[in-house]
Amino acid sequence: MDASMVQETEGDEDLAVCVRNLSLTLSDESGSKKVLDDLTLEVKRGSLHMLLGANGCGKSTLVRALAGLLQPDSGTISLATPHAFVFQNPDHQVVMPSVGADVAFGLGRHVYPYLTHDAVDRLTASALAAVGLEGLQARPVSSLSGGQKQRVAIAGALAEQAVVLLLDELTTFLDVGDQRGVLDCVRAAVDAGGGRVAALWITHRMEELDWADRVSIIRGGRVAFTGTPAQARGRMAAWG
Ligand SMILES: Nc1ncnc2c1ncn2[C@@H]1O[C@H](COP(=O)(O)OP(=O)(O)OP(=O)(O)O)[C@@H](O)[C@H]1O
Repeated sequence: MDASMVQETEGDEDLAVCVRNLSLTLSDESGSKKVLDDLTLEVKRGSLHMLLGANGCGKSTLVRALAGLLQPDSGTISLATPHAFVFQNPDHQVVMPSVGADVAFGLGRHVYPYLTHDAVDRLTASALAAVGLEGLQARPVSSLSGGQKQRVAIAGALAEQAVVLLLDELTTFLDVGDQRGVLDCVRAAVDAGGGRVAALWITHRMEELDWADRVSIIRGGRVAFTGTPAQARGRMAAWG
C-alpha cells in the first residue's frame, strides 16, 4: 500500500477513523523492525477516543501513517474529511505572528478567495471562542504559553471545519495547568460538535483518560484493548 491509499470518507458513516489490519516495518542502519503488526482501530464520529501506549510502542509511527508520511506494508486507512493533525511541539504548530492570522492561515489555504474578509473574521472569532481564547486575535503568538499555542492550532483546525482532530501527544511539553486546558478544550470541541467532530488523542499518560469517551491500548504493535476509561485502567493494572 502506498501513502496515496489513505482514503477519505464522507457522508453519514459511523466512523471518523477506520484503520484495518495495518502493518508497517521501519528500517535504519541497525536493521528492520515491524513496528505496527495487524493494527485495527475504529474511532466513532462525535467521540473523544484516546490511544494509550508506552514509549516506543509505535504511536507516532501510526500517526505518521495516518498523515500519509509513512508507507504501510499492508492494511487500510480511512479518515473522514476534512481532518487536521496537531503534533506535540507547540512551537511547531503556529506559523503566523498573531493569533488571528494563525487561525485564519488555513482558511486562506483551503477556501480563499471564496470567503470574504468578514467571513474569515467570523470563523476565526468563533474558533477562538471554542478553544477559550476569545478576543485574542491581535495577540502575538510569541507571548502565548505552550498550551495556548496548542489551542490556537486546534482553533485553526476548527475554523477549517475539521471533523476529525488527530492529536499526537499534545501535552508532552506542557505544565499541568496547560495540560488540563488543552484537554478541556478538546473535550469541549467534541461536545460542541453535536456528533460531527471526533478527536483521536494519542498519549502515554494514564491521567488523561478521564477526558475520554473510549480508550484503545496499543501493545506489541497492535490495538490490544478498547473500552471505557475505567476498563482501560483495569486492563493496565492487570497487565502490571
Ligand atoms: N527508522 C527506524 N528503524 C527501525 N526502528 C525504528 C525506526 N524509527 C523508529 N523505530 C522504532 O520504532 C518503535 C516505535 O517508535 P514510535 O516513535 O512510533 O513510538 P512511540 O510510541 O511514538 O514512542 P514515544 O512515546 O517515545 O514517542 C520504537 O521502538 C523505535 O525505536
